[in-house]
Amino acid sequence: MSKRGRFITLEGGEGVGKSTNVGFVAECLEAQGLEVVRTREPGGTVRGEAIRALLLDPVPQEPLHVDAELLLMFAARAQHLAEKILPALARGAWVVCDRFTDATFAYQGGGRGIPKERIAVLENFVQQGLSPDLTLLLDMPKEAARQRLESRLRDRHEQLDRFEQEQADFFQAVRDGYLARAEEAPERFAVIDAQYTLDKVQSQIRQVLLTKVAAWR
Ligand SMILES: Nc1ncnc2c1ncn2[C@@H]1O[C@H](COP(=O)(O)OP(=O)(O)OP(=O)(O)O)[C@@H](O)[C@H]1O
Ligand SMILES: Cc1cn([C@H]2C[C@H](O)[C@@H](COP(=O)(O)O)O2)c(=O)[nH]c1=O
Repeated sequence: MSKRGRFITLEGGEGVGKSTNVGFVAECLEAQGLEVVRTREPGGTVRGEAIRALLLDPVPQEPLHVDAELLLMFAARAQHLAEKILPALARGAWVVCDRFTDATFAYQGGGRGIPKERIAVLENFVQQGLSPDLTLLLDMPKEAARQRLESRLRDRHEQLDRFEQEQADFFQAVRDGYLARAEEAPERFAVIDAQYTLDKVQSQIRQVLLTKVAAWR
């Protein structure tokens, strides 16, 4: 029987550099001869991307209830797992995903205040024991991350989405939520200091990946 692939997630607040580094992680793994599937949450499938559009809509017709927001995140995740993540892992591919369930604990838990026990019920229901093998948490002060985000939005002529419109205390709670998750599972998390130049950030990431790939082979 062929070996199951590995599941790697990138996490962190808005603008810390996750999307930039998903590509870098994929390239590092491909250079090791591995098949890599790159994806993101919410999204990653046609139905998941439709749910993402609902969740991120910057001008919603009516407020989205926090429980509805939570359930939509897991609805997109259920589809993503069934259609993309689990089949890829089963055939031996490595999956590199921009955000996963740690984001739910940080945003819906830390940011929105939903008790983590309620989130854990859905996590167990949808994931049935699956969790990432490695989570790269890109961490930096929220003010500097916000500057990066705003400069990207300016360059690309994009507007703030529904989450990006939140206030500073929401983003602090998200950051605290992520750091608490990392403390609870230090064997799975690698916390990357994301405030440095891209070269320095990527050299931290490369080091973690090389160590993990060697250990897993
Ligand atoms: N280490 C870095 N130093 C300086 N700029 C960076 C660094 N990493 C990424 N950037 C830039 O910061 C901006 C935000 O990066 P990116 O879009 O990858 O963040 P993100 O975490 O995916 O954001 P979001 O959560 O909003 O999707 C981009 O313009 C990117 O080019
Ligand atoms: C998976 C997941 C995501 N979110 C939020 C976090 C971001 O604001 C958006 C996704 O957009 P980005 O381009 O990746 O920044 O969705 C969330 O609140 N909960 C989740 O589980």
